[in-house]
Amino acid sequence: MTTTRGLEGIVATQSSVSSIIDDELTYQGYGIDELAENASFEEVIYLLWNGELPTKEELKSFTEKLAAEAEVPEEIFTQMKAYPINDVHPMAALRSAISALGLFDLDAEKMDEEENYNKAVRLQAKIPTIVTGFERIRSGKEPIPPNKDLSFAANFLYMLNGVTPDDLSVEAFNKALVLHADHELNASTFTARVCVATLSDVYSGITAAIGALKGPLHGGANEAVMNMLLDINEPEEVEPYLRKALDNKEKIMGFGHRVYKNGDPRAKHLRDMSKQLTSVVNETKWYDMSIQIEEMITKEKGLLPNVDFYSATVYHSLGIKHDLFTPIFAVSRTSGWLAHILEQYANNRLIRPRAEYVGPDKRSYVSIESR
Ligand SMILES: CC(=O)SCCNC(=O)CCNC(=O)[C@H](O)C(C)(C)COP(=O)(O)OP(=O)(O)OC[C@H]1O[C@@H](n2cnc3c(N)ncnc32)[C@H](O)[C@@H]1OP(=O)(O)O
Ligand SMILES: O=C([O-])CC(=O)C(=O)O
Repeated sequence: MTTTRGLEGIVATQSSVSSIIDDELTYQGYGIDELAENASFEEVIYLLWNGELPTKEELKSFTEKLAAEAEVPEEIFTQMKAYPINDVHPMAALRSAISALGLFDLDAEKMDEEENYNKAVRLQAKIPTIVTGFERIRSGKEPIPPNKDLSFAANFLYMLNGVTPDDLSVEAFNKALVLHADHELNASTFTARVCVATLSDVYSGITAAIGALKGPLHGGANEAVMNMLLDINEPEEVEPYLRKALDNKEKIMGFGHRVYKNGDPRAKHLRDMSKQLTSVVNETKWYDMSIQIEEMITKEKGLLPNVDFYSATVYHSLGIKHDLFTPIFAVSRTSGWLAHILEQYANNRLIRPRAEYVGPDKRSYVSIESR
């Protein structure tokens, strides 16, 4: 038996949800650049789950279904109020809340195709209400009920801030959601597939995936990027800060990727958005420092920014608290996780690889008196 550390390069399943071929990312065959420029997040969810872009009528009925399911049982917020709300990370709160949401879905254990699709709609519709509700509650405010007349992106910002967002913020947020929606067999998606391949339920799959996304080597990197920028704080500190980190063999958050070695195709969109939005809020310092960091890390390490690097300053410029960056990634990626979960159920086989044993040779039990 031979081991490939971190399963690098191992093809573990077939999938038609998204592809990364020659550094190009597609969702169901549509290039990410075209989707980022043109598609609403609702269209992308529909595409990922149904394999085709919706017609006008299909989109209308799908959007109405999502809007109709956006409210969450009051018990979810009652429980949240009992969390040690100011001490928990929002990703930990989200993980618990999604698990709890499964308790209030009386069809959670029903496993047929239609039931699972309906659960996907319910989960996707409710996750923004949970993330924004958590933020409201920890700020001492009441959650704001969803507004059915707003788009998915606009409604998220509305439930977060309590005011109807401006067009530029909605456009930027929608684009960020589209760019994060799916990404082949990344760690959290693989986690979701492993979980449901035991024929466990959809809520278990999404709860497991949230746990995997939380780590700083995966989705947690966007918050870590902002923390790094805040630590550095001044453009003249970029060089000494990075020099010290590299000398200490620390990872620079937001750089490198397991699959892309010539750059992440999503990063350029987020870089452009970061430039525009930091300028709108008069905080170009963060964008300028990000460019400095990119130049130095590329020169010194040959590493390029991934999706998490510029999304940090995009979300910061939208006035979003830094520890909500990863939950927002989860709001978007839930669409991809659900697409993979539905695909896994449709052609399931238990996922159970082997481990190469490197422990002690076989030996005999020694009684406790003789040890
Ligand atoms: C949405 C996402 O999940 S995108 C990824 C988000 N994560 C991050 O941004 C965290 C920082 N980046 C990393 O830790 C890595 O690049 C990962 C986790 C993304 C990919 O990891 P792997 O494919 O396992 O690469 P691995 O960690 O083995 O790195 C290979 C080499 O490049 C170096 N390297 C990789 N990324 C970085 C980085 N960000 N900063 C410094 N060095 C790095 C490693 O130290 C290693 O060097 P070595 O061979 O001298 O030991
Ligand atoms: O694919 C990966 O390994 C990580 C990533 O970029 C993502 O999940 O968007």
